[in-house]
Amino acid sequence: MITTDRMAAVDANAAALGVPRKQLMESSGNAVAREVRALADPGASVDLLCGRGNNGGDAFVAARFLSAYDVTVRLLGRPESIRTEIARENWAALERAEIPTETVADAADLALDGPDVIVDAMLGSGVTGALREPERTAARLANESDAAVVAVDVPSGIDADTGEPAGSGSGEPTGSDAGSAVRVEADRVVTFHDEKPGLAALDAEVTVADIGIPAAAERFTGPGDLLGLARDPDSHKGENGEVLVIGGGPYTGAPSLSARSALRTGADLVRVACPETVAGTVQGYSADLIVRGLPGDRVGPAHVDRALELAAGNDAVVLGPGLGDGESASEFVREFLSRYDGRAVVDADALRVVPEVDTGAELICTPHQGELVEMGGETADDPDERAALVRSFADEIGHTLLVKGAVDVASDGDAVRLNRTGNPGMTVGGTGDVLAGAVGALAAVTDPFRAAAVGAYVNGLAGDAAAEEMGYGLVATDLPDRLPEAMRDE
Ligand SMILES: NC(=O)C1=CN([C@@H]2O[C@H](COP(=O)(O)OP(=O)(O)OC[C@H]3O[C@@H](n4cnc5c(N)ncnc54)[C@H](O)[C@@H]3O)[C@@H](O)[C@H]2O)[C@H](O)CC1
Ligand SMILES: [K+]
Repeated sequence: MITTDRMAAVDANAAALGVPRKQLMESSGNAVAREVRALADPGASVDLLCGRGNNGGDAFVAARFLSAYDVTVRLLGRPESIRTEIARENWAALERAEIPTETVADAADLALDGPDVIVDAMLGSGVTGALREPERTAARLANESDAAVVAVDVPSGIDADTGEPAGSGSGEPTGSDAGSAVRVEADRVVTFHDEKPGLAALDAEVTVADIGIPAAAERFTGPGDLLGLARDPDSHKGENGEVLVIGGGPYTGAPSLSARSALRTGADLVRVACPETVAGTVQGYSADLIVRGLPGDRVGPAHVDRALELAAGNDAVVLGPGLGDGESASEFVREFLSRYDGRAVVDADALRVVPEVDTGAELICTPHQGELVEMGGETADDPDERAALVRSFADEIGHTLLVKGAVDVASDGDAVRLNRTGNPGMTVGGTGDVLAGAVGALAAVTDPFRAAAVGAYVNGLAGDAAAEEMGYGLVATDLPDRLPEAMRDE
């Protein structure tokens, strides 16, 4: 089962692995043609109703695989309105191959001459809102015809994630008479790569076609995992996340690295709660940080109320960098987590307490393999075995785990995602603090599992960029300023 958002990410990851979208379109179109051949004998008439996006593009390809049939490709719009290069190229190939095509500018011009099969390739995952003209009239004509209707990817007008008519639920009028949202009632659906959540509810026969997307496109993080995280152009200060780092004491660099990394990953405001004896040093690292001193030279149980008060004003907490492993720090972590119910990244010395604390918080624990074992988890050399062990331990503790290594493993106890970015130069001290800050900024704007996977991905990219310039002599402070480039999703 895959959602449309995740499908778009996997599609982009496939392209990054070297399987371009045009190749996927070719496979999709071929799968649609196979379905038509299973439905109708050679010589049957096939009308392909095509939209201006890649859903239509799939049918332009399918028409090429149906040379034994009497096909007519009907584009609902002008050829120059075809949205993507790969669809335009496939349309041009039809015209050069003299495969019968027709362009329909106005719904009134659309007349189906009783085809045996209709291929519904008007809209797929790109539908937004209730069907507009000419798709609306075309859908009605398809539903009124006696033809067998084969929908490409998802029946036009249906939201693939919900199975509901697109646009319903948004409160907008869905049809001339209320509630009569127009959508294609397909006999068959050929969907790509994996089942879509909304298709099971339809009374159509669904075929899931493998279109050659490698499993690695889902298993490993890639550029597609960044899609949709880009900043909303008209957002205001604070809407892109506010993060509180709780750390420092024996160390001052760690909380500063985490805080700077959170800012560079996109957080609008980052505060650092640290012992007041080191507050000046932490503030000295960067004017961009808002430092809140806690009395004394170590974070301890006496600071829990203040820390909870500060945490309440933030979207995510990063707990642990530079706290030290003293008893007072452990007492603080135990007490804080037992009362905190927000979202927190737990790293370094704070990790060992997690399995013994009953917390209402959503945690993202970022141990390396040694810390994982200290927490009670297990590790293995074989990547698949290691992934399975991380997944079951995440399920056992009820939190998201990001286990760092040459290949990082992220899991929320259900899904697992591996990250291959990064390099051995990143074994230098402090890169874990940078990672914790990046995950904290992401946890402020997306779900914990995605924050963990994407955090590992961009931290590794930043480390690779640093190694590009300075080899394995890179240091942790080289990473934060390379995170913005790593976060760009184009
Ligand atoms: N993701 C993959 O791995 C693959 C996907 N393929 C196919 O691509 C479509 C999605 O294509 P996309 O271009 O994103 O959008 P659509 O073609 O579905 O539709 C966009 C198109 O439709 C117009 N439009 C949007 N909403 C409406 C509406 N309510 N009424 C009328 N018109 C509407 C919009 O203006 C655009 O022109 C996916 O479903 C697959 O079929 C790949 O080819 C295979 C791999
Ligand atoms: K469709």
